[in-house]
Amino acid sequence: MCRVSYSIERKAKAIEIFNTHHPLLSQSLSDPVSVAIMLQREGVITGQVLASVESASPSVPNQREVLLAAMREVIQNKYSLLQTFASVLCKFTGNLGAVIQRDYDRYLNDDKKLIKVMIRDDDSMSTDASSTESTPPRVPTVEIAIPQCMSDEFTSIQTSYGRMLYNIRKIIKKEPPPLDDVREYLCCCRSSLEPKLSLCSNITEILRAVEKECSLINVRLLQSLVEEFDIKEAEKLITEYKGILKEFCRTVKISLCLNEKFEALGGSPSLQCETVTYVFDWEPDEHMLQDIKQIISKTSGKLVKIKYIKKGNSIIVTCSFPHSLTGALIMKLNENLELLMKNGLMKLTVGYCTIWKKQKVQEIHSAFTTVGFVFITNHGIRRPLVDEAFSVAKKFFELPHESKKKYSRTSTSGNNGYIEMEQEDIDPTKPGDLKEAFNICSPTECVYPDDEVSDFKPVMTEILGTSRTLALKILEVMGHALKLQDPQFFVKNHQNLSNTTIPSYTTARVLYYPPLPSPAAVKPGQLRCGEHVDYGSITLLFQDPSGGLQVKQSNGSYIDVPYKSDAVLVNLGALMQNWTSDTYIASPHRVLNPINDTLWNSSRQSMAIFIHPDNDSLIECIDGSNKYPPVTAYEDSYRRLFVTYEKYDKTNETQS
Ligand SMILES: O=C(O)CCC(=O)C(=O)O
Ligand SMILES: [Fe+2]
Repeated sequence: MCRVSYSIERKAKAIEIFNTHHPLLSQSLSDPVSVAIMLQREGVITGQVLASVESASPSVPNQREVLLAAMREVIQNKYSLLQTFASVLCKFTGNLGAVIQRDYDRYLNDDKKLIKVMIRDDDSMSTDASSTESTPPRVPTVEIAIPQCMSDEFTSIQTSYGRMLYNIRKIIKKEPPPLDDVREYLCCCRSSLEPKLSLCSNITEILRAVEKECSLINVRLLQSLVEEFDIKEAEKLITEYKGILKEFCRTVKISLCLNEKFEALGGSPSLQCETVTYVFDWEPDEHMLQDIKQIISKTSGKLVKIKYIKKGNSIIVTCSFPHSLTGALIMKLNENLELLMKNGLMKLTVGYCTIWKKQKVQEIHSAFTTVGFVFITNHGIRRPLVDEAFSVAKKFFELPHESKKKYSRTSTSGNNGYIEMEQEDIDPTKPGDLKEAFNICSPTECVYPDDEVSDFKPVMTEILGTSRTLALKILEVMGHALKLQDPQFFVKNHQNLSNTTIPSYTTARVLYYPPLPSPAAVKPGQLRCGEHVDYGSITLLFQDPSGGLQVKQSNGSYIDVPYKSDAVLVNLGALMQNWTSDTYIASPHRVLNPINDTLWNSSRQSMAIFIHPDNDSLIECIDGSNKYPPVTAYEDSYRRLFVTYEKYDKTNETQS
């Protein structure tokens, strides 16, 4: 048959299936908006169609009709999307989706890709990838859903797999356990199978559903079934197969597995929301299939199944998991992120969300050598924690002036405490900044406002802890990026980040820029935060969406720094610029007063974590030059801070 008419026929069949189920869909499709949202995320319908479904509200029947009309058009263009539609429906209305899926499998699932497994009377096997017509009539052929293979290694494991499935079917069919018991057991093991199983009317159909849940390298469900129903002969076959499989995984290099399908063919393609993708920085010739199996099973809590492995710039492992386990899977992966990272993880996505992505060393290097500022995403600091920090800080800053003054930073408080409005000359050429701040430099010496804001200390302690961990990672990346002989050089000079008893100027600072009554209240040249460079090695900066931060470029002009809720802004301090002999740049920056009327009367918040080396670290130019004379980190920071607070410390001393 020519390809065109073949495809027309299949389209017609898909529409026929869709039409058959249309009456029921238009009566009982529940929650059409949620279905449409998922279809849009899966790339089946456009945002425009989604909007038209949503705006057909409030009437659910109208929403259904708009969605179904759009789906008919989609299927007319690409019939295979009927299958995706069915899979999405399964997440909302199990049976409707399962019935469409069954019809799709029956009439449209392309089993031409299957290899046939021939069973001779003596049960010895051979495989034949060509059509059955060439098979001599006396040799019985059984169709077992195993994928077509390319390499010899895969032919052999697939044949063993097919043989095991075939023989287990034979054994179970001879003396099938009660159908209802099997069904109930399987539903308990895998609730997502319930709609499919309810459509199975005999043991053969149930076994097919179980086989679809298995793959060349994962026969867990079948094994638990035969163990539960104590089918000894079948258990023996599975044990035998697992022995062969173990040896196979131990010896086969990943390079031989690329693009092979591990899952039994005939299963519907997983939706994106049920797909997890791992990208590893591995050479396919240097790792075995076993390495992938082990790391994935260990870090996912056995919740995922490997579908296929591909090679891009790195190794990409695509796995599937039941949508209902998304939350559990994300938690498990987060728990094991460190282990994955140690094993060369470059990127990890679950469904529509990126759990982690290694920002390229080169990207960070080029930002630090040019603008000195870089946004880092997937940094491991939860945004809700940042928001909590902003919220406790705001509670503090909104206290009456007299309460806040009890916690003032003084020349003897070790850079801890409250700094009031106009009491910091960060740009000594301009009037004091229109901001308030609270510094925590030494967590043990700092006096916290426990009586007024009880959660201030715990929240700030937590965020300082996670920031230290992130800072250590950035310092390590910088060591690599600068190609230092010892890439851990900066990390080793920042032991205060892992051991808080080691003295340093590392400081967590919450900043509050109060509402400003009117432009008239501001002195000439006075800003929320005057132009300055930070002092230490690196700063992690978190902002709210108010805006106002600007960075000065090398040509003297300023650029606005946008707000990115999921990113940490990292910039370099003067000490780091000197340390790297100006390879890395500490750019001047400032915070402008509100630029439009609506913002003029509102506050702004930010939080800066200033990272400093250990006090006794000797800062000498890393290129061996004497561009900046050696100085201890303590001396360097002390001098800079002295200038900033000199005037106010003096006034306060004379007042007291
Ligand atoms: O508030 C901001 O966004 C910037 C604050 C800042 O640069 C600083 O405190 O060093
Ligand atoms: Fe700054």
